[in-house]
Amino acid sequence: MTASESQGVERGTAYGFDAWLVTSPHATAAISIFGGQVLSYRPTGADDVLWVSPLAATPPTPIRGGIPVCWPYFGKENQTGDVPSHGYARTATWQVVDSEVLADDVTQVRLAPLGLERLTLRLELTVRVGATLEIGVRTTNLSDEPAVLTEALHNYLRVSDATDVHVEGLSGKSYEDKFDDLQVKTQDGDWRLPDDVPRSDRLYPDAGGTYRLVDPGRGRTIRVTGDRARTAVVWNPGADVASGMADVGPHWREFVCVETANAGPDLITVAAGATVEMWQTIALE
Ligand SMILES: O=P(O)(O)OC[C@H]1O[C@@H](O)[C@H](O)[C@@H](O)[C@@H]1O
Repeated sequence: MTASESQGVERGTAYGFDAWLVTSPHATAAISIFGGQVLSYRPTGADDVLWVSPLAATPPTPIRGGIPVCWPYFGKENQTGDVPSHGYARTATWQVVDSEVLADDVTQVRLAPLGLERLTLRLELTVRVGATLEIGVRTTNLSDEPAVLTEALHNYLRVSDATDVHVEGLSGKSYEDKFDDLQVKTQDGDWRLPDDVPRSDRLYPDAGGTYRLVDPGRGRTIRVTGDRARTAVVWNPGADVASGMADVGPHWREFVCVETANAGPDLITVAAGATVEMWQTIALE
């Protein structure tokens, strides 16, 4: 970065990880150099909206928390062979392309992963830190063939207790229940963790795009809005699954993921030479 480009961005650490620290008059944020994921977003006067596990492992294990970028595939969708879960972006080292201060004192940082030149898809991330947090995932297909893409912004939203919150905006939507052999079910009312077995791995195709995570314990609501993101995924592993995850363990109650994605049946076909974008906006209400 040149001096003028680095306005509002400096190197530091966040949750123990090397990061770019981003400031604006409205909020601070941190973006991890490993994974390029936003680790922290704090509107002025508020607690962090994002959660990073106190048990998060160190690189090359993906960081459990913040907003990992799942790209160029979600989970292991449409892949063959032994590929890493959620793609290559979240374990890449990233660089800042440029940064600038936009209107309304929003600080914008553009980033790209290093070492993924073997792919014919190119990825660029835009992070805008202001009264809201906006993240854009921009994919360009450099090949002369169409490419199929799945992707997600896999936010870990900090909550008082995952068993006490609910998510509005999904009622009546169909979902694939990944904890129940991908059975297709219908969301009956707001999303809540089930009482009997409190865990959720639900993929909602063709979802509405705006979701409200209502947290009475913290007295706050986190609004998540997807743009050009047809899918929603609501994930919390619950106690039993988390007990087998070294980087979650007893901390499973501290977050809920309300991911905006293009995944499951919502595949994106990127024409040869074309560019597509997906955005997520996070706001405190
Ligand atoms: O452990 P990972 O690879 O970070 O994935 C966490 C979860 O991410 C969610 O998005 C998936 O729907 C889950 O199936 C998965 O378990």
